[in-house]
Amino acid sequence: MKKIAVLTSGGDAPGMNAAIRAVVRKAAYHGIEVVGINHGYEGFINGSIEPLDLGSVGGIIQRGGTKLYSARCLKFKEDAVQEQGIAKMREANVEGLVVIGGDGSYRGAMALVKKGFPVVGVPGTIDNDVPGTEYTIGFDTALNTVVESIDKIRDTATSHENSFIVEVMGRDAGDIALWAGLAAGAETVLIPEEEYNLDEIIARLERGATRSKKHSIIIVAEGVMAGSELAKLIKDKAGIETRVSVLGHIQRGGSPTARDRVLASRFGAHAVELLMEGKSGRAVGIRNHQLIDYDMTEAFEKHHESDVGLYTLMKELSI
Ligand SMILES: Nc1ncnc2c1ncn2[C@@H]1O[C@H](COP(=O)(O)OP(=O)(O)OP(=O)(O)O)[C@@H](O)[C@H]1O
Ligand SMILES: O=P(O)(O)OC[C@H]1O[C@](O)(CO)[C@@H](O)[C@@H]1O
Ligand SMILES: [Mg+2]
Repeated sequence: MKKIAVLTSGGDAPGMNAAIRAVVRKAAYHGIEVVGINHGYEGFINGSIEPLDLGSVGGIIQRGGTKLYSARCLKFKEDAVQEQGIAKMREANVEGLVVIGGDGSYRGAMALVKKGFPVVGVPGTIDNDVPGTEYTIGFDTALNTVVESIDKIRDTATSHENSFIVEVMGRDAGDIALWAGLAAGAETVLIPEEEYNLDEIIARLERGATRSKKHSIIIVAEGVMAGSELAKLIKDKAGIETRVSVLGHIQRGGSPTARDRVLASRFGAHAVELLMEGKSGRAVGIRNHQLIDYDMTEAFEKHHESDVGLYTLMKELSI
């Protein structure tokens, strides 16, 4: 393989730049040329590429977002559009592709693989919802942003003796909510993977108040419901007022943590190795601290599972 391409797709995630850098530097180390595709699959279709040399990925390892821009390109689901993109890449002598993104991006990647174009996937999403890998690039940074924010919210909650509902991202997965709940000592966490019980949430709030703990933090994953909806349910049933804080897109930004930078560097380099070995339709991941690769189809056909043990622990520690 003489020339490969790299793109970032779906929601951006801190550490994507570190992964791009690793792809470029690992390939250069082996004498392979790399081009960057701008705006995810949009750029793939239009042949919007730029050469990436050693220098062009200097000074980006610490930067959030993605140097290559990202996009949600709905028309990429169409066969003809995918074929148009493959033709553009072949015109530019691109022989393989590294896709950095989430489960949706992998669906697009697999469509290319089925049409004979070699692709390897690198999991990049704050949601940590890609089946087959224990961690995705960006999750650790987003988690730390959430924990820092909740620590700040707790200061004002304590001072005013308020109860807060904090709505966090994660799409259909509860990992951000669950890990943040444990790390920030939240009183209650609602995640899509576990049934919630409104009476229990209210009982916890009331129990706290009777033992003179007048503030409380409830974290709700966006996949369960909006924070404002939960506040209304609590108010309507028990007459208890809560403040709602929606953390929103700050969760996607910021300089990646060291852990995300290391993970991204390992993933990016491994993806290049796989392409060099002639592999395609593989996704890189990490399990039990070991770098792995597996059939990319698993990453969108299987269901992401949250850590049940962590959920139980969170409940035990927040009594
Ligand atoms: N079934 C599909 N076929 C072809 N392409 C797809 C398909 N599903 C998604 N894609 C492509 O992948 C892009 C990104 O998908 P999606 O918006 O689900 O984000 P993601 O990669 O899962 O990342 P995140 O969830 O972190 O935002 C889509 O905009 C589209 O271009
Ligand atoms: O910025 P957008 O396109 O509204 O996407 C928001 C979604 O993207 C993510 O930030 C990443 O997948 C989700 O947590 C969230 O649901
Ligand atoms: Mg996704």
